[in-house]
Amino acid sequence: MLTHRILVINPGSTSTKIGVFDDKEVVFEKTIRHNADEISQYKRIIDQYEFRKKVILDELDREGINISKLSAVCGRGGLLRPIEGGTYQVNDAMLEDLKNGYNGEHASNLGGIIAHEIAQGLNIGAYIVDPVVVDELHEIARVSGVPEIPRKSIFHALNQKAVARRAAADLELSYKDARLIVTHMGGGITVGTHIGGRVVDVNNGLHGDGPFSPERAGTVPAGDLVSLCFSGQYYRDEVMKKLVGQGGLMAYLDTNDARDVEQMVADGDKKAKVVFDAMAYQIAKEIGSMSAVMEGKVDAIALTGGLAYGKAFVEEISKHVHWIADVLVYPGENELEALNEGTLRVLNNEEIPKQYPNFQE
Ligand SMILES: Nc1ncnc2c1ncn2[C@@H]1O[C@H](COP(=O)(O)OP(=O)(O)OP(=O)(O)O)[C@@H](O)[C@H]1O
Ligand SMILES: CCCC(=O)O
Repeated sequence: MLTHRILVINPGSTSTKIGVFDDKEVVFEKTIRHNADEISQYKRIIDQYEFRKKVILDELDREGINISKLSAVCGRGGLLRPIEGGTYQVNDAMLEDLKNGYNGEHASNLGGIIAHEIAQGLNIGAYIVDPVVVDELHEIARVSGVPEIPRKSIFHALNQKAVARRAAADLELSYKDARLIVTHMGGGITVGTHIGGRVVDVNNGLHGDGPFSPERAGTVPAGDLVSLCFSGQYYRDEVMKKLVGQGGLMAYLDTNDARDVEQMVADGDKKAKVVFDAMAYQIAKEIGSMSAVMEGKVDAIALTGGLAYGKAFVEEISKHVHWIADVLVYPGENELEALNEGTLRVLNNEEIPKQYPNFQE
């Protein structure tokens, strides 16, 4: 069978991860770090796209990778309008929303744009796979209690779906037949309920919902938050920072690195122990609530993301939830592989690429 060479691009806030794959085999993988000076000269994240594209092309050139041999380019999708999961062809409507930051600024907004820019010159397809706005929520899961503030689906869809497929395969089930609770534990934390190949409930990992995380506050007591907002002590941006960026471990322990916290605990720091255990406790509670969504019929709980490397942390969560179902652990994230696999499914005609709707029509 014909080999497909695919370039995948995952832009993060301080790095751009790239990979080149021949079918499923990785040929080249690199995390290109961007120092603060390089990034800070751009007012908006979106203004970085020329710079990041050049850095990627220079890196491929240095490696002797001839881009004219590529079959497709795929980028991590960003804060688009809510859409169902899958592989999407980059089209004009999507580019418009990515450039305007329809749902906000996020480094992943650059993925589809850079993929398009590179692919266009080569006359090949550009794709995104499972962006953070994948929205497959049950109608009932959208109801928050305040009609003006519906619950939103913003989560680590790419890694959640990839890990769910992997867990299903390990259980010898198809993804569509498996009932899984997938917990991504990175800088942000999201707990998703996967039923019938769809994520029917999940906490919004970006904007203050669910467990607290290394740098996000998660759900906080709403009344007290309102009082804080109107105390006259803080600007809007300062409160937002408390929720996203400076919340969670950062706020309590002044680090977002769980390995530092493990060391503090090992050194006998009592506050660090309480905070670290509380993060595990909140994750376990969220998993418990998702098991209720599933009426207790759960094939497995999958733990993934950087925090899943921490043995003691995983044990602390498992202690609370192992009675629900087996706990499977997939540390780290495989986002480059997931982007590649989503693109391959399309190139191998196993899946028809989805079209991002033109919401203006
Ligand atoms: N070996 C390890 N043991 C314990 N914790 C670890 C280990 N490696 C990474 N972590 C922790 O995982 C967290 C980061 O996870 P990850 O790299 O998945 O996040 P990210 O990619 O920056 O953010 P996100 O996953 O939300 O997009 C950090 O708190 C880090 O300290
Ligand atoms: C929750 C969406 C992905 C992220 O953490 O940035």
